[in-house]
Amino acid sequence: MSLSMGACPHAWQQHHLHHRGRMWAASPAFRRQLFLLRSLAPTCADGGRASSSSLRPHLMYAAAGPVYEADAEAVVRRITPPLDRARHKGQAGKIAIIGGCREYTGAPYFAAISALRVGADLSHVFCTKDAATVIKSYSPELIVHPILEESYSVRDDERESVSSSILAEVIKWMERFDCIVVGPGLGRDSFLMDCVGNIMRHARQANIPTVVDGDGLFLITNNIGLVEDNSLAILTPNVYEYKRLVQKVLNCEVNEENASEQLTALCQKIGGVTIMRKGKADLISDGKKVTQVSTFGSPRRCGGQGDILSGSVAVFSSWARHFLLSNEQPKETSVNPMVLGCIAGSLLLRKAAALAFEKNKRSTVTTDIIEFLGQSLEDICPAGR
Ligand SMILES: NC(=O)C1=CN([C@@H]2O[C@H](COP(=O)(O)OP(=O)(O)OC[C@H]3O[C@@H](n4cnc5c(N)ncnc54)[C@H](OP(=O)(O)O)[C@@H]3O)[C@@H](O)[C@H]2O)[C@@H](O)CC1
Ligand SMILES: Nc1ncnc2c1ncn2[C@@H]1O[C@H](COP(=O)(O)OP(=O)(O)OP(=O)(O)O)[C@@H](O)[C@H]1O
Ligand SMILES: [Mg+2]
Repeated sequence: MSLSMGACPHAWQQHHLHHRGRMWAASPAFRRQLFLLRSLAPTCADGGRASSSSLRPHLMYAAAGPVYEADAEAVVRRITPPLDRARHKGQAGKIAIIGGCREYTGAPYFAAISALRVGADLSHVFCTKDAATVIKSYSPELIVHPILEESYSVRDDERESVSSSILAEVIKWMERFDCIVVGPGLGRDSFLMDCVGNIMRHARQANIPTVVDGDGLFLITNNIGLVEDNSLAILTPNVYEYKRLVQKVLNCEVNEENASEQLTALCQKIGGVTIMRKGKADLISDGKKVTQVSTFGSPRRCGGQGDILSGSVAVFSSWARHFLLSNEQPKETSVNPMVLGCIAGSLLLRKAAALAFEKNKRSTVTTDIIEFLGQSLEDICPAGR
């Protein structure tokens, strides 16, 4: 299902938005709630929790540029579609993960199952043949396409034809997706990277929003043209991935004291993309302003939490896009659905991580966090509302 501007293809949009959205769009609270941001005073950059001197470096960098704390719960409430009996399968979202190779099968699984647990109807994984059986065995819920190939399995003289048939296979499905996530557990094989670059180019031509994470960020850091000027691209770098992006695009080192200006400059230099810089607080920008989500999650830093985030952001940004396309926005507001998706994904992951840690303490792993995605969303936005 692809989106056409002005069309309202979803039953949930019609019910939800026509009954509530129109009044809402006209109300003075619209700007307050859709901007959903409040300016942070330098002394409360972490939501007022910082009192110890060990937190001062964070306060300093937040103080160096304007950073807005998102009213993330309000964002989640607004963009999450109500459950409606009139809806049919697919209307709450169809997501695809491009990732999964010999080494990494967990990452694409975490991203794909998180998309389902947040509320998408269908979640696909496009991975290598080696990874496919393993990923299928984790969950019968996922639709797994064993189509990608790594260099070791392709002869030199076959490369062109294999590359074309991989692209043709993905193209068959592409138009149906509301969002794709490129990179969780993709690996860095050169042939695979070339094929995925072609898939990204096609997604862009088809106007499919694209979250770029993990090894997808390795790919685009070396081929920045793949996301340049693409307002439907979201990059979700962790600390190392961000460092590599800054070095490559801005030709300098990460500067913590100037974090918000540097993030803004990075978005502007790439042009139009939304970046969520993950860390103690998630900093989100589309080059216009910088928003943060600093709700405390968990002190456990087990691998895979970024994968939950990328799958969740894919769903929320699709929901935000549908929501905004179906609402008349006052001219003076320009809300970026990609930014709203990042804000919502960040909050949900952090809330789920907090609940999982409360239960499992030091033994908390990513699977435990995924189990709490549902409760976290229910706490903010009850299914029966
Ligand atoms: N269960 C699974 O299947 C999972 C699979 N995953 C998948 O793995 C793939 C790679 O993702 P990634 O996040 O591990 O890769 P990347 O950011 O390169 O860091 C790798 C390590 O290198 C190091 N390091 C790197 N740069 C550094 C620097 N400048 N300065 C210092 N150290 C630096 C650092 O380790 P350290 O040196 O601290 O031991 C860092 O931890 C990707 O496809 C992803 O999706 C994950 O999602 C997790 C769950
Ligand atoms: N120091 C921290 N304190 C609190 N939360 C953090 C911290 N570092 C990261 N996070 C949160 O954990 C989530 C995942 O970020 P992380 O940096 O672990 O991603 P990642 O390295 O890509 O993960 P993955 O292992 O899935 O690849 C983000 O929501 C981020 O905000
Ligand atoms: Mg990652």
